[in-house]
Amino acid sequence: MRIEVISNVNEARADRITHRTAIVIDVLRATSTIVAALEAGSAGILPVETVLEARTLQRPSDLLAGERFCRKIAGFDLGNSPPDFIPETVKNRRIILTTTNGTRAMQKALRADTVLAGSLTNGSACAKAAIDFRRDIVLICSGSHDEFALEDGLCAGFIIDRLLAFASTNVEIDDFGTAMLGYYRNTAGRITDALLGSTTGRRLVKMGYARDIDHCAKSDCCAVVPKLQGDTLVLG
Ligand SMILES: O=C(O)[C@H](CS(=O)(=O)O)OP(=O)(O)O
Ligand SMILES: [Mg+2]
Repeated sequence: MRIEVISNVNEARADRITHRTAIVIDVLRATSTIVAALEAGSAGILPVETVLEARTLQRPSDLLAGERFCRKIAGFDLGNSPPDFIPETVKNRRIILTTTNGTRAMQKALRADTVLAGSLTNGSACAKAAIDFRRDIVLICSGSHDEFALEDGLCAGFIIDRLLAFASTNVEIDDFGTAMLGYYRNTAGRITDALLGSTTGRRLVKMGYARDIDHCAKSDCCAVVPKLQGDTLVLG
């Protein structure tokens, strides 16, 4: 099995994705939000790129969620803060989600055989599920504004660490993946500090979202694995 890591959405060429199991990673905050929403009982998450698409596709029972410049979009029900996705609000509701980076990365991943959403909060469960598809695996770090984001690389390293633990076949890792694995292993135990020190983390704290960082840093706090079925992420 080969494991490759794409450093940001801009690098997500089709030939690096087809015939593989793709794990889309956006620790701050889209994939952490998607995991939280499904754990809270959402019926599914439809990731879309634009605010207009979200509004156009909305059915009466749907919730609209997402951010621009980190803030909730005007008129939407929810922003992109994982702790806000609680059963009282989202249970049995489909959510249409649009965010700056994560939902774009999800669109790029559509060419993969299988698409999963990975975060620190579900890393081990996601690795276990990915292995079961018996394909090469590509980890797509969403990054931020077309550049690499440290928090996504850290999560890629974490998931590779778990893939190595669970795999029963030989595993080959590309150079960027090997670097991220080393970064994760040097950082284990100081995950929250790593997120707080990242560019996105600093931006989110400045804008008042420190509690989101605490949530997103909780490694393996849940076993939910979002999987794309058609155009919607559901429980895998
Ligand atoms: O809402 C977020 O955390 C980010 C916004 S930004 O990168 O800080 O502009 O969006 P995401 O798509 O979750 O990376
Ligand atoms: Mg992000």
